[in-house]
Amino acid sequence: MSSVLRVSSGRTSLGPRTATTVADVVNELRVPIVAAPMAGGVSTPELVVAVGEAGGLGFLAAGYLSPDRVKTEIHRVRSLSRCRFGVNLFVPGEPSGADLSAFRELVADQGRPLGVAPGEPRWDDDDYRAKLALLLAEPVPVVSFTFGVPAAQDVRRLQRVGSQVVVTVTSPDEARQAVAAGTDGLCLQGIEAGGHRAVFVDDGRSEAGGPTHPLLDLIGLVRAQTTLPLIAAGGLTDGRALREVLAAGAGAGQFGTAFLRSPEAGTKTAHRSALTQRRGTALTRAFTGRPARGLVNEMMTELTAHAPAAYPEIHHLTAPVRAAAGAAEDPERMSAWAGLGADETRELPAAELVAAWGAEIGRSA
Ligand SMILES: Cc1cc2nc3c(=O)[nH]c(=O)nc-3n(C[C@H](O)[C@H](O)[C@H](O)COP(=O)(O)O)c2cc1C
Repeated sequence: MSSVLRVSSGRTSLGPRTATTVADVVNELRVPIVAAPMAGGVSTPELVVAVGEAGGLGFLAAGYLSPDRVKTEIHRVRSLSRCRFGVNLFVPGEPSGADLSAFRELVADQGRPLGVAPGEPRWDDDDYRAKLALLLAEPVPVVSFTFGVPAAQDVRRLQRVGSQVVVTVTSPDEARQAVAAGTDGLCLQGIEAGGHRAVFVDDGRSEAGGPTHPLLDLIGLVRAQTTLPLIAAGGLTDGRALREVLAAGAGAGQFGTAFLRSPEAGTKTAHRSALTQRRGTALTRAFTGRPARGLVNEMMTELTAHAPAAYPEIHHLTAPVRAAAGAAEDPERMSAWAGLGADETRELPAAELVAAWGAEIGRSA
């Protein structure tokens, strides 16, 4: 790992373990394991703390949460532990301008058995500026960005208050843009990953939204162009997979799906049981208007071919249906995000998972 991630700030507000120099968070992990930010209530403060106390790095997922709720979650983490952690933000894109009237009818058909109507397909920026302002006022050790590259000025502001900035990328070109914006590290997301593809621009060309890279290829391509610390995400299920990404040049592996059945995760009951049903995964825009990998179900199968690139308009359009499905424990109409490692998930406390993967690579907390 490079020491480029080291940032001197002179601040002392990040807690006792950061002192006056903000240390290289990734280099100092006792086990090179990151718990992915997982929106929709999956990444609870309890999961973040369990992973952080076990020697890894947990992330809160600020996407879709109000700034007040993000603040509450940050305070909850701090009330439970002095461990380091990160917060993930969604970078807003542009309104799609897509005509969603025909797609709306298909969503209405999905809602009928659950007794709910589609939501309003509105565009919003997810309160991005307000969440950034919160993180400037209450700095956390790491801030990661998904769906785009933050403005260089915002990267500098976060660094000035002592945070390290990570940008999630899916291609060498996106990595170049993130480096140009001054990021301290990159999260590389391979096509294997569960949840949304982090593509900066969903050009609508293919289901996957443009060129797609398996994780190991992506690490090789990006490692050749930068010395920045790399966090590798996508399809990691165990210590063997972690060892492979470390050998390829990553400094840490980011696990998402593999934590979904941990008791500390906020994963819904129907999502947990669907993970045990060997449904397979696929990429779809059907639930949110952006390509994302999830467990195959009826709603995905019916809508995928009809869903245009329109995020977050489709997210808001399908939200009531997905919420009702979650409440009714109906696995056929929820966005049950999961990566290619879906069949390997284990119902174990997060600390045990981290310890097991760490032991497999000869690193223990
Ligand atoms: C349920 C779920 C929710 C996710 N939410 C987010 C998110 O809010 N922000 C983000 O950057 N990535 C999100 N991701 C993607 C993860 O950061 C990571 O790239 C992915 O989980 C890695 O692949 P894996 O799931 O195969 O381990 C999510 C993934 C899952 C499975």
